[in-house]
Amino acid sequence: MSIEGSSPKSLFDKLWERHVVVEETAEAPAVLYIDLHLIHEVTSPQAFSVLEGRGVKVRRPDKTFGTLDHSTPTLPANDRGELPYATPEAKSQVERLIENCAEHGIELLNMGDPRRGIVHVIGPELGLTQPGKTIVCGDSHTSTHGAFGALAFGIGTTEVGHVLATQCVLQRKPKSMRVVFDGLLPEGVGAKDMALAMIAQIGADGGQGYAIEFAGEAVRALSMEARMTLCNMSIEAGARFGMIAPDETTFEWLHGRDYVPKGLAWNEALADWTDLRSEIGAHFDKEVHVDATKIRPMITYGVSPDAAAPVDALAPEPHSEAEKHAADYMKFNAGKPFHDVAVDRVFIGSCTNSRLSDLREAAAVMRGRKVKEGVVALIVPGSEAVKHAAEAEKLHEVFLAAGAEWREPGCSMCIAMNGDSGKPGELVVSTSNRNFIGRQGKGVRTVLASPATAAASAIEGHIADPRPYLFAKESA
Ligand SMILES: CC(C)[C@H](C(=O)O)[C@@H](O)C(=O)O
Ligand code: SF4
Repeated sequence: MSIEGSSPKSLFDKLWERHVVVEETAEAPAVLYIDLHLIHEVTSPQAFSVLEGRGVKVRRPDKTFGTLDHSTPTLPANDRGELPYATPEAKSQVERLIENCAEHGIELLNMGDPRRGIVHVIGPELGLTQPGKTIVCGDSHTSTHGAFGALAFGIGTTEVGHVLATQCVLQRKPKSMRVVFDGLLPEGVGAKDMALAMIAQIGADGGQGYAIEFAGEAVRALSMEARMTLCNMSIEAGARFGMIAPDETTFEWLHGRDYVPKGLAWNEALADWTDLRSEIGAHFDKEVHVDATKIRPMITYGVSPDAAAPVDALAPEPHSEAEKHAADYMKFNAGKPFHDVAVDRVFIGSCTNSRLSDLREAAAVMRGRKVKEGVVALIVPGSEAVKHAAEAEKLHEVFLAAGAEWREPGCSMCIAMNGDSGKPGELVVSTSNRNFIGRQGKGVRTVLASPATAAASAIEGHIADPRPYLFAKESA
């Protein structure tokens, strides 16, 4: 055993140690204390039912925070104020979360609340997400919050119940991996491209069993919103945890947000957060290097996020049975440029890419241009606050003038639980994070891409490289 302080610690070690209530043994996982429990309408109803069945109250309503996102319509209410829920189930999920939060004294961003939005967008936006916190949610993209130097991970519905009842979770410490992006990104390439390039390199299970820390020059240079995009996709490499050490970018972004400490408490928090970084010589079970200077705008061509390639490449020859099956489903012709693939629909949104910077990126491509005839383009801001900020900049006018649809915030076509979906056989270029078969509607073929690539594809009506648009000073 090492004497305390003698061996250099990683960010992950520090976050873990700060929250262990009971150490892990061969027989039992560690008990971790949870600082923030985010809940949404899909994975919480059953957990609340279990609590009710046992007559248990929520242990720390003040550390629990709810929002409505997955099943909520993105079209406005009708004249009678009724929201167009896709199904009775969707409506009932929403109603149950409203009831459960009221019953247990949990703050909820209800429909109509100007702060409501996708759980992984609103946490950071409100400053609930902070460096050094343990954050859980019954949702696999909880790693998004790791962008702030938090220990954030998705849990299952049973665990949601445990956390509601005890404010703790049982967890075995995963192995640690550092993914270092060497050098700086070329112009016109962003965090979504980094994420897809990394997943293509290590595989959709390459991070399984690991907590990833993203590091390197290209990561340091990313904006806070871009860091969230990168950490969001950790789970698509199989890693439940993804994190970035907080720095000036983080602190500046957080300063003044609703739930962030103010005054003297802010100075104290800063002093504490500054220590949250991996020390020189800290041990990682695995280290991966990605050459950031070589990354190009990326798209996926298969039905798993690691089937990703540069947008200006040729569709590859399928080899394994799984690849052949994916190629059949996607109907890409091996050896042909991705540019040849016609697009039916474009979705710009989701907890991966629905923040203001993402919408600005899409607007930069669409400004003064038209969505190709026959293509449906859906633009769904991640939160009411993003929507408001985008409208203040008149981005919605850019989208509407281009012929795109400007919707109400929510998960929308990322998972198609709210009725927003593609039609069988359609090809959708989507800024979301999963291209699984049927995720965006039965028979829908999903191509994952950045907001710029999705916007360029909407304009051209086929998979398109965004760089000519991003580099052009004036629209054509
Ligand atoms: C509905 C929810 C459980 C799910 C998740 O865990 O991630 C969803 O958000 C998704 O993106 O697939
Ligand atoms: S936007 Fe998509 S990935 Fe994110 S929480 Fe919603 S359904 Fe899950």
